[in-house]
Amino acid sequence: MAILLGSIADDYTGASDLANTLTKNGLSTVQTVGIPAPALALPEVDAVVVSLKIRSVAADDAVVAALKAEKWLRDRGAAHVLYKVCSTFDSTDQGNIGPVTEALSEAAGGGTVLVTPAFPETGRTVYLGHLFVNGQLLDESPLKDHPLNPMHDPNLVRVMARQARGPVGLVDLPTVMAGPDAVMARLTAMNAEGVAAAIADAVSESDLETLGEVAWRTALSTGASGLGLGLARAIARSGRASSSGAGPDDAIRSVGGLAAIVAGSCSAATLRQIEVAERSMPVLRLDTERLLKGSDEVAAAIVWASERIAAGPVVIAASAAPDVVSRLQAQYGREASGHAVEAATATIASELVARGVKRLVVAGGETSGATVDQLAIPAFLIGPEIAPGVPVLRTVGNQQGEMLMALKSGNFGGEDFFAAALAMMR
Ligand SMILES: Nc1ncnc2c1ncn2[C@@H]1O[C@H](COP(=O)(O)OP(=O)(O)O)[C@@H](O)[C@H]1O
Ligand SMILES: O=C(O)[C@@H](O)C(=O)COP(=O)(O)O
Repeated sequence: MAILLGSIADDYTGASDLANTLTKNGLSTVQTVGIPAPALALPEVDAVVVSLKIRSVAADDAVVAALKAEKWLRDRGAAHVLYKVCSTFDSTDQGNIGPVTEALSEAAGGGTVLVTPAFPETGRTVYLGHLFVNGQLLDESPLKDHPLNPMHDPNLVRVMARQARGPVGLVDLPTVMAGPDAVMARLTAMNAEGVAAAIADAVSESDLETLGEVAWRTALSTGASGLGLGLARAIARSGRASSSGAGPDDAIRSVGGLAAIVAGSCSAATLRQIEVAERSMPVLRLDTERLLKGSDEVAAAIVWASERIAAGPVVIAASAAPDVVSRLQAQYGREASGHAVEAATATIASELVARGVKRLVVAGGETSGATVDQLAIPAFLIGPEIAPGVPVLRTVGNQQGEMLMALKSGNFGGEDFFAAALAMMR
């Protein structure tokens, strides 16, 4: 398999978001879960997005996993590797965006790495290094309450500088608006000053096209789907993209079976989507307090779902409002409670699949990671978009047989997302 563009995504929903953007902008793309086994049959594609679950692990572990993926992608011809991070820059002062970017840069021969999480289609814009989410500064947006990576500083130059070993610079909007050569000149000047990475402003798709053009001239960049859009369009313009590979229509051939939704995201958008789903389908809200005390909450949820699912889709949600999550975290610890809830939602999802679910929507990045790992799904073909950043996925190479899935980033999707997703998954 020879590819043009490689990507390493720091979580699985982020990977499907990027794969969706690359597909929509002219690159045939496949999403793998980790580095695929040599025997896995994958279509010939322009781009591979390797999904890792490294957003919230120790920085050293994230670096090791990312470097292995980088080598795999380069060995298959990737001229450029995009490290896909969250469009809300989810991370802590201990990492992992800085350490992984610097390690990948060293592996690619150095240089100032272009970094931008801007993704205007989903309301993420960067101006003078400050990240806005739907018009609100990052630290005033719902991301301030994220269960694992609460974001309290909107200045990404500062955020990344706290994580990185080398200095972090800024490519400001006037420079971006002046075009690719101006941006390239700025990066070259910063490189001479020893700047490890530069946050780039972008408020529109035309800014992203400029940044994509520049990134395509280099070996490595770090960003969200917006930068993927820029890169895909630059590659398509160069005439090198093929039109082969599995297309969206093929990816959504009907699979039949039962349908379910499992939610572990506590993001504002997901909380609203669960509320709206309650009007049209049975919804079970897990009692996470009981769950963490070690009661039979998981077994009870499986029984509850088994009694209803033959009649139509069901929703099982751990998701709770920020005050409830904080209380639980104060008692059991942030990581311990997160992992325990992820393990519970993953077990519920896989038990439902064992009972005949073939169409599965999972809400939440870490939640999706735990579920996909438990189901041991090696890869996905990319189907049509349900909402910006969320495609229908068709599983490849898993033991349960072909399934249709959607891995929804917590903050993505309109309020009727769950019904809209199931309407596209037959
Ligand atoms: N009621 C709850 N109390 C504490 N943590 C929870 C609760 N519900 C879900 N979680 C945890 O919150 C985290 C949500 O992260 P994630 O799944 O990545 O969602 P998002 O995509 O919104 O970031 C997961 O670790 C999940 O297990
Ligand atoms: O870039 C994005 O916003 C998404 O692709 C993403 O990574 C979101 O993370 P989760 O909300 O944790 O899924």
